[in-house]
Amino acid sequence: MNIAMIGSGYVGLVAAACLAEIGHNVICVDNDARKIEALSAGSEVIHEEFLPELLARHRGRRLKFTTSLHHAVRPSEIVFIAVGTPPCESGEADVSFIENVCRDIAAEINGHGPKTLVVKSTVPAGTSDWIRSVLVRNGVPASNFELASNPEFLREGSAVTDFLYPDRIVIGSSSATGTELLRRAYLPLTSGSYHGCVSRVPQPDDSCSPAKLIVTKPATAEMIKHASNAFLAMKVSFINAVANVCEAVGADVEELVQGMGSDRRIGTRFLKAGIGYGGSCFPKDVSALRAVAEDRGCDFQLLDEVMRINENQRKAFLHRVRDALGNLKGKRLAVLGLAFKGGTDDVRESPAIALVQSLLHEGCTIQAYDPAAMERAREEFAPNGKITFASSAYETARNADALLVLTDWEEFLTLDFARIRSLLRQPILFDGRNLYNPDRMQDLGYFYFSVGRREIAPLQAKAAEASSEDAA
Ligand SMILES: NC(=O)c1ccc[n+]([C@@H]2O[C@H](COP(=O)([O-])OP(=O)(O)OC[C@H]3O[C@@H](n4cnc5c(N)ncnc54)[C@H](O)[C@@H]3O)[C@@H](O)[C@H]2O)c1
Ligand SMILES: O=c1ccn([C@@H]2O[C@H](COP(=O)(O)OP(=O)(O)O[C@H]3O[C@H](CO)[C@@H](O)[C@H](O)[C@H]3O)[C@@H](O)[C@H]2O)c(=O)[nH]1
Repeated sequence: MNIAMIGSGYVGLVAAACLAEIGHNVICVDNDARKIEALSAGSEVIHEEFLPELLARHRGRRLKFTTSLHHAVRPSEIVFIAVGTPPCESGEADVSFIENVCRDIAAEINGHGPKTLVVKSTVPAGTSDWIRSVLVRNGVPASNFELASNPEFLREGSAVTDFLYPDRIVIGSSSATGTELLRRAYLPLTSGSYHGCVSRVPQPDDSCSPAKLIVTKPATAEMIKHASNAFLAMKVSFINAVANVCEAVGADVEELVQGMGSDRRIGTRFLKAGIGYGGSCFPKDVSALRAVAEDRGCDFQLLDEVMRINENQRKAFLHRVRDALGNLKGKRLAVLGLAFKGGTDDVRESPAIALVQSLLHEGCTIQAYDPAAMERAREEFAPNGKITFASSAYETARNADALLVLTDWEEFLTLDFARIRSLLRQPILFDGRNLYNPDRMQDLGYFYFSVGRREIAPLQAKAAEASSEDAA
């Protein structure tokens, strides 16, 4: 099939590369000429596992890049829209990028055969109907196009495998033709016949069965996306609130999750306590759903609480650092991780960036390292010499008063913490992602602070404390 993908960001680019991988001819459009130039030249524009391999395999063959909507839309049967829907100040989703695209598409579709427009961007319920009216207002007869909603559920960091091996594919459409076209487009994934160069990464509780196809009304499809993200964000806030109680009563949140998650109705996934959720999706989608509910007069204060807990989680971590170090002014801190999660270079709404901003504000100097996000992170900070970027995790630790781990990068799991201890001025480790085993950190001589678990002091420090208590 011939497909156009409008918007070549984290979603559009991954979706386009994967659609090419399952056999379609895809033309990717973006109005950012530098991005298109870089993509055409084979440069990496985002950090995402398996994406370079797919791009190298299909670029110039089944996958092409252009800034011209005209060239992409005219030969395509399906036109996906994957532009951003950032939050407005009110919390509502800003759908103006979609409106602009629809106006541009309107100029292209009359007289060039039937087109199916598919909204992949995350949008509030009711947006499909509004898009239809935008197109009609811009001179496209309703009989000239089909419209469908096809929300995307990929996660950054595992976007390619999430796309190729999804749990479900949701199609929201009121037209049989549009539904049938999308059903055919996704057939390799729903039939399990895709056996390309990217293999499935097994997950706990994974049935390994092909993607389930869910066909429904557009408004339901749009709600499925918002409700899924809000539910996942709620799980994260729930476990963070539980973690705080664990600390207060001397329980261990990691062991609790094993106990609680062994109930198959609950499961252990998305119950990792830490410094709160971030990224370009959860924060904006929770507030967008909240705004939809409020607009329709529906009580959904639960979502306010999800957001409040998330905000407080970050503040609580900052308090912990302040309490343990006594005073932050003039402290030199090493920070590992700036991306909003491991596996990506994306720093949008990153809790790590927000924490670093607060620490700088309190008068710390920061030495930071992230395996992929330093270039994007640099743009978030005014160049004032208070933050520097190191070339490795070990370089970050040199002469620092404490080390803070703020992103769950896999490579942070295997660092040599004996070496890091020898580089730090003081062996103090704040683990904002519960990556390490407290007993191991105690053996290595660290003062170790994590989330929802006991605080650890090195064995020698404990022994000294006990003997001074005995002497008293
Ligand atoms: N990032 C994710 O993990 C993820 C996952 C699922 C769904 N989503 C949703 O997908 C949508 C896109 O998210 P993203 O993270 O890919 O955003 P992004 O900002 O990375 O990419 C959007 C792209 O659209 C381009 N664009 C904007 N206006 C355009 C126009 N008129 N013509 C052509 N290109 C245009 C931008 O230049 C940009 O490259 C959002 O609605 C988001 O909520 C994102
Ligand atoms: O147990 C957990 C799981 C996640 N997080 C945090 O939650 C945020 C979001 O993580 P994740 O969901 O893995 O990444 P995203 O790429 O933002 O993906 C979410 O948002 C996308 C955009 O809508 C959806 O497509 C995905 O299904 C949805 O998981 C990150 O800051 C994580 O660190 C936790 O703190 N604890």
